[in-house]
Amino acid sequence: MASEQVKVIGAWASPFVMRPRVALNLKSIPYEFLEETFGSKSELLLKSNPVQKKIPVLLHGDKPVCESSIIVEYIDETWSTSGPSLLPSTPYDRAIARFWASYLDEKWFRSLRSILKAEGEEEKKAAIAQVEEENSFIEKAFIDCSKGKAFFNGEHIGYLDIAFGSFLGWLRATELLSGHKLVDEAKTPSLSKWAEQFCNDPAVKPVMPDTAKLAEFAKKIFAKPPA
Ligand SMILES: N[C@@H](CCC(=O)N[C@@H](CS)C(=O)NCC(=O)O)C(=O)O
Repeated sequence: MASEQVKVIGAWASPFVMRPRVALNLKSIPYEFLEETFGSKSELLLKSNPVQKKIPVLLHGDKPVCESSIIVEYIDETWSTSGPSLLPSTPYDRAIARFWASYLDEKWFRSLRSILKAEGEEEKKAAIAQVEEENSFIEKAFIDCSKGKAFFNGEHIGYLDIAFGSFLGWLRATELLSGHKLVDEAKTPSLSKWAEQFCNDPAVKPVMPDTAKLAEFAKKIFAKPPA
């Protein structure tokens, strides 16, 4: 079962798609990347994720697995003896990691996008302040989870590192477009160091989107239609 062919249906700019790719790289599992065309959905995607019709989808043999965080857990369980464990070893630490991953998806990423969608300087300032407040919670979570090590998961990149790290491309693109640093040495020193180490990891580097290219893409998708 673990030896069946692995494919990921996705797109280069999607932070959610980065998650299974980083997890597979960490476990040294070869996979084929099936790039969707922006603005359309392939037959294979519609057949593999007929309910949500969203990327990413992991195909393991002919079995689809959907939802990025669920895919990361599936990868960790299926290839439990390859590479580092992605989930923490205790039930409590796993619960905490899942809490923060859910907070990032449900709250933090929406706040980040509000900066790009803001109309006018006042709205933009408020959106930036919101993200900075949320970053201070995440900085504290990092200090608690990492227990003095380099990553949320300890010595190695794990589930929560992947959940947050996959948003770093969008964070940097938002910083570029807004002209405002959101994670840096002065505001969130631990996150700033963590982000650098995450991005330099060989499992991450090849799939981390280029900031300038992502900023151009973000401009296109957040462009307001002419009045
Ligand atoms: N909760 C999902 C979110 C996935 C998601 O929003 N994917 C976007 C691309 S970044 C998508 O497929 N959007 C197409 C659509 O909503 O129709 C996950 O974690 O996998």
